[in-house]
Amino acid sequence: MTVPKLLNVRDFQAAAAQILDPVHADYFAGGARDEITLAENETAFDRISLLPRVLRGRPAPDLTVDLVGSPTSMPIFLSPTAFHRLAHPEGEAATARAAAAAGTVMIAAMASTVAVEEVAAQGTALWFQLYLQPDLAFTESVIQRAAAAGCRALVLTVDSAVFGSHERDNRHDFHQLPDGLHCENMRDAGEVRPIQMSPEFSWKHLRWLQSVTDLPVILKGILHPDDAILAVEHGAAAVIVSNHGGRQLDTTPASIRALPAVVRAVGGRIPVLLDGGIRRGTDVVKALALGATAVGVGRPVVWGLAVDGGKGVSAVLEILRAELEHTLLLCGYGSVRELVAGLLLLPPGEY
Ligand SMILES: Cc1cc2nc3c(=O)[nH]c(=O)nc-3n(C[C@H](O)[C@H](O)[C@H](O)COP(=O)(O)O)c2cc1C
Ligand SMILES: CC(C)CC(=O)C(=O)O
Repeated sequence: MTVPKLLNVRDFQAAAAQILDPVHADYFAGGARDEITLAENETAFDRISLLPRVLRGRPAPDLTVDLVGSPTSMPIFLSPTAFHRLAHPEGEAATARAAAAAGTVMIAAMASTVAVEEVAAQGTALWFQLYLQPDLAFTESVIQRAAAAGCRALVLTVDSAVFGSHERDNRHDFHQLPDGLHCENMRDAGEVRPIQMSPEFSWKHLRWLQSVTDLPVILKGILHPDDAILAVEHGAAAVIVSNHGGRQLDTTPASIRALPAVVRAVGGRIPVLLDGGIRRGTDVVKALALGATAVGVGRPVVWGLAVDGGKGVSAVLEILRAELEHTLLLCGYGSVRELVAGLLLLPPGEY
């Protein structure tokens, strides 16, 4: 059998689909309900055109950014995704090694299949993604674990008052990890607690969270500009414009479409990050030109992991870095920090 060359993120997607157990492939690939938002996250980028500048005499582009206090080699971070040991036996430890090698931030999921201490030991800049649990004392103990392990920020996922409905998983009856895999951050006195969601959480719980930690708290899953304003008013260190990769509420707008209104509402007071549908360096440039400081990748990381463990994740990250640099050169920009909306031709009536 000839092994196809893996030239881009889509090649990794196709290769991962061949390697993964089909049930797990569907878990990683799937979205909520009709998967309208899932598809939109990607196609909305394709409807934005780039209007390059020429003869600008720029040096080789500078890709570095300060990501909420963590200096990174490029404006691309690893969004939190659950259950990496379904993709590769080394799971989140391999992912973290790749993030460290790339010089960027990994957001470890609360639902990791490797404990946060072991993930942190791989030497990457690490943030911890949190689902508030109704048992606040237990939530506090998880935060303390993450902080003690060296996590530099908490990423509170706020788009999940209940679990999203993933019909692919329902068809397969996939509701439990296989034997031997556990959410290692949910261990409590020898038991592994199930992750719970609750519609009862409110802004007052953000205040509570800030009262029990000194770590910056970043809100992930903001789409409405009014919520972005509330986030600033409640002392969030940053917001991540995200629809959870189309896995929570279906028919929400593509993340990139929600971005400009959030950027306007925030008005430069805190960084605005984005994830959802980033598959090419051109997508990164479009998000930054619309005001994002950096973007996260979810599924592409899992595809790299499935294909070749940490090396596969490294390959995906380096492909995106190279595409980003190439795009900046062709657009006439010398730094990711100088990108402006004038570089874009937006589809009429959409933004
Ligand atoms: C398989 C999978 C698991 C995920 N698990 C989490 C999670 O545990 N916590 C969370 O906040 N977001 C989770 N997400 C959402 C991602 O953080 C991110 O928002 C999304 O994947 C970005 O879209 P992309 O996959 O198109 O890059 C998950 C996404 C996927 C695909
Ligand atoms: C454990 C789950 C809640 C992980 C998740 O957020 C997802 O699969 O989208």
